[in-house]
Amino acid sequence: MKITERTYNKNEVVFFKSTKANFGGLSNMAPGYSLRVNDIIIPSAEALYQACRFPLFPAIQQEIIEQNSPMTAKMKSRKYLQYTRQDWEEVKYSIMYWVLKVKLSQNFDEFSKILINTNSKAIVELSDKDKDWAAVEVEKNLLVGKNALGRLLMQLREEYIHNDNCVECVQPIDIFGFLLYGSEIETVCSPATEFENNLLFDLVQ
Ligand SMILES: Nc1nc(O)c(N)c(N[C@@H]2O[C@H](COP(=O)(O)O)[C@@H](O)[C@H]2O)n1
Repeated sequence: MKITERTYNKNEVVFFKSTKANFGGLSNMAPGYSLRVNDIIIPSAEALYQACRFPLFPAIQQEIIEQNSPMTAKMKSRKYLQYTRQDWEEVKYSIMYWVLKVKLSQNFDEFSKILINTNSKAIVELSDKDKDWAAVEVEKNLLVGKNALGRLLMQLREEYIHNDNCVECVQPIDIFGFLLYGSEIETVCSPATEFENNLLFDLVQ
C-alpha cells in the first residue's frame, strides 16, 4: 500500500495529539482500549501493532504485550528493530487497519462514539516530527504529512460508521506469517459476540 503526503488546514480538521485532549482516544497511545486476540489480553492497540512486527519471536511479542503503557510497548519494540519482519514496510498499513478494526470491534461503544463525533471531517494525527503516521505543523495552521493513521481512521469511519456495517468479528489478514506467540492469528470477535457464540456452543454440546 503506497501513501503519499498531503496538506491539511488545521482549522478544518479534527486533530489529535495528546491522549488526554479532545479526540485523544483516536490515538493508539490511548489507555483503556484493551484487546483480546487468540485468548491473549493485550493492553493497547499500540502493543498489538508493535507485536505484529515480530511474528517469529514470541518472546519479544510477549515482552511488548506485557507493557501496560502503550508508549513503553513502542519503546520495547525499538530494542529489537533488527528482528522486524522483512516485508514490514509493505504490510504495516494493512496490519494497522486490522488493529483498528479489532479496537473498534472490542471497544465499540467508546470508540465508535469518538469516530461519530468527528462527523465527516478529515482526521489528522498531529506530531512534532512524524510525517509518516501523522502530519507536522510546518507553518501556522498548515499540516503536512502522510497522516497514515488519520487516513486509516477515516477509512474505518466510512466502512463501519457511515455505512452502518457490522464489526462484530474481524478476520485475520491474508499475509504470510500473521502469528501471535507462534500460532496463526484467528478471527477476533466482540466480547458480546464471543459470549453468544459460547452460549450456542454449550447448547449444542
Ligand atoms: N510516539 C509517537 N510520537 C508521534 O509523534 C507519533 N506520530 C506516534 N505515532 C504512533 O506510533 C506508531 C507507529 O510506530 P512505528 O514508528 O511504526 O513503530 C503508530 O501507532 C503511530 O500512531 N508515536
